[in-house]
Amino acid sequence: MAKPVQIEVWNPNGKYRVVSTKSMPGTRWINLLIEQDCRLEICTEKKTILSVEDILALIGDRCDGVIGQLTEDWGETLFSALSRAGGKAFSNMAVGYNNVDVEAANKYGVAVGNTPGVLTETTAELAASLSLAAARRIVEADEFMRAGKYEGWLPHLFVGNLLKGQTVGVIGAGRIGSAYARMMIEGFKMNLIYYDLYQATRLEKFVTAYGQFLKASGEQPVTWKRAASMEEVLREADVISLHPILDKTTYHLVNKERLAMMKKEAILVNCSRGPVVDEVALVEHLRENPMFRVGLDVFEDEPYMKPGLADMKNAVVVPHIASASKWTREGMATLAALNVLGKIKGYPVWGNPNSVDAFLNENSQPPAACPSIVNSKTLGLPVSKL
Ligand SMILES: NC(=O)C1=CN([C@@H]2O[C@H](COP(=O)(O)OP(=O)(O)OC[C@H]3O[C@@H](n4cnc5c(N)ncnc54)[C@H](O)[C@@H]3O)[C@@H](O)[C@H]2O)C=CC1
Ligand SMILES: O=C(O)C(=O)CO
Repeated sequence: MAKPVQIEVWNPNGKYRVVSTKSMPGTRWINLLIEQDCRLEICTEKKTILSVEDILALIGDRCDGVIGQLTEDWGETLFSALSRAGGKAFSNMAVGYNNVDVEAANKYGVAVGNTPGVLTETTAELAASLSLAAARRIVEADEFMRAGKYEGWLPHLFVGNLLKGQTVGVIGAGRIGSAYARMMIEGFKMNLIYYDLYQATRLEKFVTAYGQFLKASGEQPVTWKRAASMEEVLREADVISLHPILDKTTYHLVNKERLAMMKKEAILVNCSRGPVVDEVALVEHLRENPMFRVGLDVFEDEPYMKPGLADMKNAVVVPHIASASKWTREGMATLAALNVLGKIKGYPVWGNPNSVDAFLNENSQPPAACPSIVNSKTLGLPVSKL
């Protein structure tokens, strides 16, 4: 028997029962749901990560849809319970959905939503911040200052890497990887090498045009190269940022052998998912190569770090905050709520999940569509003609 969990209720007499496993930023998402006849129950339990049992208790006997979090294990148990409770909609408040067993959702006919686009720039900015923090040793220098160790300017004090003219490597040049690449190329005049299963045509065009602009101004043009293998990126780049999805093809993509291929003074940034990097091998590599640096937003055993990582001066670590800007987090909440609402209302699926701005405009009603449903084809859901 599942234990009861604490909730806060909005619009108690609403026709449709929607559960959010967490409180989320902003109020627009709440208003959009209650204006459309939803009774909204927000879990207010203090614990950070809810267990499957907690979520079963939240779903209860009747539930039309759930907004959940990337820390939760959405598999067979939860989708079968949601289906038994009459639910047909679930949305992660995240673009990544490696915590969701989409096949299980398909089996029970549950639509799975995610929140692409609204976090692209925010996440890329954090990857750029980690790249700079690692290159210029900002965290080490900050700790040094606060410890009262600064006695005056010195020629060798916290010497780091100049990015201008170096090569930035991107593995997974999708929405976020491409946005990060543009920031590093335009901001620091870096050359690009990338690896993806697909050609990043728009990114290539951007670098070509920017290179021509620099050349016309009498400056060294930037260049791009699509690598034939990931290893090529690892060997050639000075700063490498990881932005693929996490699936079985990207698990431990960066392992002991591949770390050994990287330049001794390279910088590795991970704002994708922790298991993309073999963190035990990474700690060993950091220990043996003090000039190699990393910037990590995500960890293999989140929220924990592998033993030894916290002691590494050449690692900058932050707690999975890459999408944490106010605009983005409020937008993620809106998209997740609209995915669930849209499915409950029988709306079609938005035609282009890469372009969700229409849902984020606070001054107008959102389109009558689900912004992004990852299993829409399998479930045969209609596509919006708007
Ligand atoms: N740290 C954080 O807070 C955040 C993390 N993320 C993570 O970033 C990921 C990417 O997000 P988006 O850029 O929006 O997704 P996207 O789908 O636009 O980009 C992912 C790219 O990875 C490529 N890819 C897939 N398998 C690959 C492989 N084996 N080798 C090389 N490339 C491969 C895809 O072709 C695609 O271009 C999400 O799935 C999520 O896990 C996203 C947002 C915030
Ligand atoms: O959206 C995601 O995938 C995240 O990791 C949180 O922003």
